[in-house]
Amino acid sequence: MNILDVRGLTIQGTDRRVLVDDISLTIAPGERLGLIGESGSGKSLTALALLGLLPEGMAAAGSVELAGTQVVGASDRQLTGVRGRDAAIVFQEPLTALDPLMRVGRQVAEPLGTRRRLRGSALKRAVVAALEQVRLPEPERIARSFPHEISGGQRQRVALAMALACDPKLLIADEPTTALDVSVQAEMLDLIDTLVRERDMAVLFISHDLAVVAKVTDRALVMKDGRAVEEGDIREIVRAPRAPYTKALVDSARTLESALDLRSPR
Ligand SMILES: Nc1ncnc2c1ncn2[C@@H]1O[C@H](COP(=O)(O)OP(=O)(O)OP(=O)(O)O)[C@@H](O)[C@H]1O
Repeated sequence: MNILDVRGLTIQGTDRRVLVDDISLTIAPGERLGLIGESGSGKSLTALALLGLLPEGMAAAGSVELAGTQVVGASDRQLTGVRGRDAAIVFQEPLTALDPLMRVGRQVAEPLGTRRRLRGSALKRAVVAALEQVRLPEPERIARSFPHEISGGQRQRVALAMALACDPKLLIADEPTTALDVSVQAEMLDLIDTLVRERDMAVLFISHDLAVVAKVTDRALVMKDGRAVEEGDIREIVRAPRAPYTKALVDSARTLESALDLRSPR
């Protein structure tokens, strides 16, 4: 059975404008799917709809089956059961997931305490282990810090630790490296790649950057103006894009790459 089975997902904004139009996709256990498209193409709304997290007033229609639960039209109680356990999300901006007024350790402890029913020193050890897992140095110090006292890259690692805390079957990563300094982007990408591989976790990886998607996924769906324009094996897409929009994406990634190649000898 697929972890995720999306059929005809359509999302309307508060003004009834169709923002995501008839998207279908599936993700099998352990599979990695990339969602590529320019800003405003509907990638983030698609991701939010998978967990029933659309902004107030927006409406989803169609079918989103996540580990057997129908998310479209689900009650809050059903959604609470699905979030974290079946799928967890990492956002572009780590502060979205973090409470600025709460120490990092308490925030990581929350999902661990609820899902794994840990308390006291066992919970403390689990928090430190979760922070170590995302390769954070000095996990005890980080646990005692407030989000603003650590770097952006460290905050994104904390957000990843929280997302992985309940061992979800699917990790949704929405532009997880875009807000980070270029110097830490590659490290974050490697970390996600390693952690999901170790856990055999399925991934929906969202990015406007074809090179990033090609690094971490097997298959990709290309979106433009809320619609799917192409889907297939990521290597095939890069080698022989079919849709004109995908071709333009591949060409611009190549131009950038050759510009960088020209620079590298210096
Ligand atoms: N909260 C909102 N209220 C109204 N319109 C929204 C809201 N969020 C997104 N939209 C609109 O929905 C469309 C799709 O947005 P979405 O954020 O899903 O795109 P995206 O591909 O993820 O782009 P980005 O990479 O910039 O986040 C856009 O036209 C956007 O303006």
